[in-house]
Amino acid sequence: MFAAKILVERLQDAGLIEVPQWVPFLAARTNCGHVKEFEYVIVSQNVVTPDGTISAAVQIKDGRIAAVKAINGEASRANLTHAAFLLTGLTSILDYNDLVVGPGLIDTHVHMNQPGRTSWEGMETATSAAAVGGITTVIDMPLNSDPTTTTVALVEKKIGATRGEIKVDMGVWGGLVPENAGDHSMLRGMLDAGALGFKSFMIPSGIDDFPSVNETHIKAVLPFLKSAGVPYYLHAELKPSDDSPGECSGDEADPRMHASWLATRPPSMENNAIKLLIRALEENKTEARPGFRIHIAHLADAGSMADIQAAKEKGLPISVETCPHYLNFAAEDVPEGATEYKCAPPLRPRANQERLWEFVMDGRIDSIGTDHSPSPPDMKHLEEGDFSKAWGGISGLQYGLPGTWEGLRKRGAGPEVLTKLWSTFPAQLAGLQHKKGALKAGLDADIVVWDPEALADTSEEALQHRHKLTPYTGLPLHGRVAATFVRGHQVFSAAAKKPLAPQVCGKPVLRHKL
Ligand SMILES: NC(=O)N[C@H]1NC(=O)NC1=O
Ligand SMILES: [Zn+2]
Ligand SMILES: [Zn+2]
Repeated sequence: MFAAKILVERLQDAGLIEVPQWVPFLAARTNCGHVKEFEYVIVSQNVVTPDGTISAAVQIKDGRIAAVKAINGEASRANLTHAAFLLTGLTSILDYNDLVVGPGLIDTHVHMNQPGRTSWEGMETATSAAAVGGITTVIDMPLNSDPTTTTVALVEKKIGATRGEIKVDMGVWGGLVPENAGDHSMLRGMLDAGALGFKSFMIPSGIDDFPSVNETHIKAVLPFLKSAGVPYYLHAELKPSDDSPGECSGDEADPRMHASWLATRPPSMENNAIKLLIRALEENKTEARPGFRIHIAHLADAGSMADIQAAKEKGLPISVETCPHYLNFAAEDVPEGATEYKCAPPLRPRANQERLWEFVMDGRIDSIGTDHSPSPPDMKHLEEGDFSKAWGGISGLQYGLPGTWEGLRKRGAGPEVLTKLWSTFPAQLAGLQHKKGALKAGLDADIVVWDPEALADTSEEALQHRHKLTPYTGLPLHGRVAATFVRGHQVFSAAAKKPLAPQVCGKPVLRHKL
């Protein structure tokens, strides 16, 4: 074993291998994932800490970050392994040289489709994609599973379904629908069962078992949510009137053109919904416990940012998410019949996209989530290429990091910006900030190691989603994940023979256990 260590060091010194060196020592117990030690160190010149990106040794013990120790001085920077040993006294050291070491990503917007629709996706395939993509926690949306997550028993069922399935940690949002909106003891029970907060739709969701709420429901439930101190996530689109289709009618428009789909979901539908939510917040005078906020899901319309910003400036508890697909794909570029690009709200024109990027760069957009919403390929009706019939949802979970970094890098941002959008804020949103979302002592050792200068593998072969149909295939996106750690378990290592660890190392993240 010692000889192997020397050999690895020699090869590295000679510049023959770039892989991080793993110094193996026998351990009494074995850890889940590739790394068997319970106490070890990750070292790099680019560790993203709450105080900036520095050369540091991250000491990990029993799944938590025991310490983050800065490495100062040229000499120690040249030999990180040695510096890490001097700082920690530990010999189990993963030296990642100049790769970025940051907190794992928290994707608060994932449709896992389990239980009940595992032919669409499923916890095992989704969390495998997350692990490969550097996402260490996923939070499941309450719809697209069958049953939907709208009662105490169904929250318990969802959490029960994670057993033996999840490769990264997973939380659940409870579904807030007309049936339970007035039943505060049910909502309270769902939180006590582990839900991290609630999600509603303001427009038909595409899933009949998950009806949308109206203004009356929203106003009635706000006092409860405020007193509970939990977030309220909303799909914010409003139909112009109750009898309008809100979906592509396909009458005169050519259903093979994305423009036809786009025309049925104008920006005003987002803006009207956002205005309604702001009004509801303004009118409600109940004191809010920390943790409450309205979080606008997947903002596509940059024009709505003025209202959101004004509401924030008034001190209203509101925040906003966008998705990598709105940042990477513009309506004009969607090929005819390419329904893998269909989502709601729809991809909007390029000029709008550039404005969304401005808001990402200046911090007005608080978080990014994938809104991974896959379906079986036949539901995309690709042969006909019919946007009116196709399932609305983009499959992109595995590409959250490169799908964000590519644009950040082009605009001169550093990895700290990615961390804020994908780890710091999402942890706060879900109430996980004392457990996850930063590299600091005491928090879970949820870590992603990635190469900002290398292209991610966007080939179908590397894709872990159940179905391979995604608009990201073959896209040149920088940000290649080298390793992913969930509570200290190395669930993915690009340098390993089988990069994705076969073990199931994830755990449910429950509100009462935070
Ligand atoms: N039901 C569902 O997943 N809907 C999602 N898909 C999409 O494109 N937007 C959504 O809200
Ligand atoms: Zn939505
Ligand atoms: Zn969604």
